[in-house]
Amino acid sequence: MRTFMWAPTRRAVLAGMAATAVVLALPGGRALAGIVMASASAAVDTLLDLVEQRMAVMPDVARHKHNTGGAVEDLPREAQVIAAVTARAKEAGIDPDLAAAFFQAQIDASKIMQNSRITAWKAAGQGKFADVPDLATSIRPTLDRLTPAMVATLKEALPALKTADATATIEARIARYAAAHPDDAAAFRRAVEPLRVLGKT
Ligand SMILES: C=C(O[C@@H]1C=C(C(=O)O)C=C[C@H]1O)C(=O)O
Repeated sequence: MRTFMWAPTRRAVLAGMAATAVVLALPGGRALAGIVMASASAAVDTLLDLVEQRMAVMPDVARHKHNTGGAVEDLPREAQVIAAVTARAKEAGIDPDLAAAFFQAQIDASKIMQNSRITAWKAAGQGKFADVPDLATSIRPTLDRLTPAMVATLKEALPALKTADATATIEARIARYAAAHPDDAAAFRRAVEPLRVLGKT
């Protein structure tokens, strides 16, 4: 998994080289369409990286709630997250319902990850964890920093997401994630489902 950066990443440089190759290979208007699609398919990979990055925060959320006995589900917070996403999507000019559905899937994935951990810890009589970051002042701000990047990348990825190639890319990533994180495979599948079906519509 890569850490997301706005500065040109190795992936962006490679995407630029791929786009250049497409320009050289194709005449006129098809060249431009090729550039757009090459950068959109790089954005699909970046978006999947961001989904993994958001999910990687969830073990700390679970540890915090295990320590405090707080409920996994916090509906007012979920409403705040979805409201922020919807506002960003409108600003970016993409379908707010699609962006909201994508984020609802992130939230569902988060709850799957938290519930499975907390259930196992309770069964094992796990005590309190040391050195867990605070939910309100540390973890949620981290999640909130990922949100605008995810909406912007969703916008960039949309032309590619509507193709069968992207569906194959997403299915390959599901398999890769499941191999690396078998206990969280169902959560990842849930997180990417709204993206996976776009290529099939
Ligand atoms: C991650 C949390 O747990 C749940 C998942 C949320 C999310 O993925 O944004 C938001 C609220 C909770 O229902 C949290 O409480 O912050």
